[in-house]
Amino acid sequence: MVAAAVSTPDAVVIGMGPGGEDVAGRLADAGWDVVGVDERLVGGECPYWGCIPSKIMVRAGNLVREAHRVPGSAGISRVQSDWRPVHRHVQQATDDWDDKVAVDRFTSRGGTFLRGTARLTGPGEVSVVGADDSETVLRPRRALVLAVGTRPSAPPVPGLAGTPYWTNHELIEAEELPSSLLVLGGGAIGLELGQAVQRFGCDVTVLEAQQRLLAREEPEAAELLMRVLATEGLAFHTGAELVSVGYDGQRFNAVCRRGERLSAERLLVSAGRRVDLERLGASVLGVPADARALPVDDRMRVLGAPGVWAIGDVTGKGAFTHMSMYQADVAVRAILGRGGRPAEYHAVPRVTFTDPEIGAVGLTEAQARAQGLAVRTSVTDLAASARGFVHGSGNDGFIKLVAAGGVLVGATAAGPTGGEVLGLLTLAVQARLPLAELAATIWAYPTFHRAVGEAVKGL
Ligand SMILES: Cc1cc2nc3c(=O)[nH]c(=O)nc-3n(C[C@H](O)[C@H](O)[C@H](O)COP(=O)(O)OP(=O)(O)OC[C@H]3O[C@@H](n4cnc5c(N)ncnc54)[C@H](O)[C@@H]3O)c2cc1C
Ligand SMILES: NC(=O)c1ccc[n+]([C@@H]2O[C@H](COP(=O)([O-])OP(=O)(O)OC[C@H]3O[C@@H](n4cnc5c(N)ncnc54)[C@H](O)[C@@H]3O)[C@@H](O)[C@H]2O)c1
Repeated sequence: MVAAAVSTPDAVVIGMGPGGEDVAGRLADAGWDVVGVDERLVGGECPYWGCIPSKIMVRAGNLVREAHRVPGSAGISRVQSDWRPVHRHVQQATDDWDDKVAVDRFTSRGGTFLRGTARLTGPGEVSVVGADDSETVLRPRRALVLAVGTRPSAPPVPGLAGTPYWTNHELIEAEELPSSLLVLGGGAIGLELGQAVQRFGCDVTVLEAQQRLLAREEPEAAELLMRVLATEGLAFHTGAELVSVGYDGQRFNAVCRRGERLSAERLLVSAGRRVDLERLGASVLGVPADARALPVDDRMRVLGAPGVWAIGDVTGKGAFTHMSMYQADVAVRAILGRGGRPAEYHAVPRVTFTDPEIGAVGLTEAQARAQGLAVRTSVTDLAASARGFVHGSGNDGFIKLVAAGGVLVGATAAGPTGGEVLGLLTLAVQARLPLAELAATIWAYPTFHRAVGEAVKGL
C-alpha cells in the first residue's frame, strides 16, 4: 500500500445511503468542506437494491393480478406476464446500477466523494481504502456522521454458507426468474418480493421461523396475508426451523427439523438485516463489540463520542428510508446548531407493499399492553365497507385501532391502498389527536379511509 493521503475536512459522512447523502449534501450547501464516503453506490440500498426496484416489481405484479380480476367484473382478459420489461424498468431506474448522476449531484453542491471502505481508526480518525488499495486518512474537524446501514444476515444453518443463495441484490438484478424460489424469512422482503415473482409464474415457498408472518405487526395482518397469498399459490411453512441446506448444482434442497423437505431452483435469504459494527471499527467509540446498533441521543449524537453522529438503519430505530431521512434532518439541524425538535419515535409509520398493503404506525396492541397501557382496540373489515363492496375482488383488508388515554397509540390499515390510508392514522398518532376529534370527523363516501370512521365508533 502506498503512503496514505491525509485530509482534514469539516465533516466526513460514512455511508451515502438516503440519510448520509442528505446530510452530506446539506452540510455542503451550508458551505462546509464535506467528504462523503461509500464503498458502493451513492444513494445506498434504497434506490439500487431496495425500495425503488422492489416497488417496481410489486407494481408490475399488481398489474398482472389486476388484469386477472377482469373476468367476472369487466369482460375477458388474457394475461401473458413477462419479466423482461420489469427487469428493463429496474435497469432504467438504477441506471444499470451506476451512480454517476448521484455522485455528480453531490459534487455539484461542493462535496467531495471518496469511493472506498471506511474504518474508524480513532475517535476522530477514519481510514478509507479504495479498490486500488490506496488509503486516505480523514480527520474531520467538526463532525463525523455514520450512516453505514445494514447488511443481509444469513442464519447459521449448516450448509447454507457454501451455497450460491440469493439476497435481495441478486433477485433485484435477476434478468430471468427461476421456475421456483424458496424464501427464507416471511418478513417485508420475503413477502413483497415473493408475491411479486409468484405473479410472474415463479413457484414460491416461504419458510418462516416464527409462528406467523410479519411477526412485528398485528396478528390480523399475518392472518390476512397468509390467506390472500395462499390463494395466489404461495406455500407457507411457519414455525419451521431449517436444519440443513444443500445445492446440487441445479437445485437447493432444504430440510426442516419437523421433517419437511423442500426443494427449489433458487433460495432467497430474507431473514433480516444486521448492523456490522465490527467492520466499521466502532469499538474506538467505546461501543461494545456485541451492540446491535449505534446508541444515539435524540439529536442523533453517538453516546459517549463527542463530534460523532449516527443516522439511519445503523441506529436500530426502524430500518426504513423515511427513518433515515427523518434522522438526517435532525442531525443536520443539530450539527449546524439550528435547533428544532429532537427525534421522537411514537408515530413511526411503515408499509409492507404486499397486495393487500399492510400500513402500520405506532404501537401494536401487544406492544401497548406490554407497556402497561389501558388499551382499547377496534377492528373493521374493509371488504364489508361500502368501498370494499364496490371494489369487489381484491378488497381484502381491515382497519385496526389501538387506543389508550383518549388517543390513538397505534393503528394498522390493511387493504388495496393500506399505505395511503395510513397517512391520516400517522397524523392522528403523531399529533395525539383526541379520539373525540376522530369521532367528529366527516369521512368522504365511499372511500377506503371511511372505514377508519367505522373503526373509531368501535372504540
Ligand atoms: C429489498 C428491500 C426493500 C426495501 N423497501 C423499503 C421500502 O419500501 N420503504 C422503506 O422505507 N424502506 C425500505 N427498505 C429499507 C431501506 O432500503 C433502508 O432502510 C434504507 O436504505 C436505509 O438507509 P441508510 O441510509 O441507513 O443505509 P443504506 O441505504 O443501507 O446505505 C448505507 C451505505 O453505506 C455504505 N457503507 C456501509 N459500510 C461502509 C463502510 N465501512 N465504508 C464505506 N461505505 C460503507 C453502503 O455501501 C451503503 O451505500 C428496503 C430494503 C430492502 C433491502
Ligand atoms: N416496505 C418496507 O418498508 C420494507 C421492505 C423491505 C425491507 N424493509 C426493511 O428491511 C428490513 C429487512 O427485511 P427482511 O424481510 O429481511 O427482515 P424482517 O426482519 O422484516 O423479516 C425477517 C424474517 O425472517 C425470519 N427469520 C429469521 N431467521 C430465520 C430462519 N433461520 N429461518 C426462517 N425464518 C427466519 C424472521 O422471523 C422474520 O420474520 C426490514 O426489517 C425492513 O425494515 C422494509
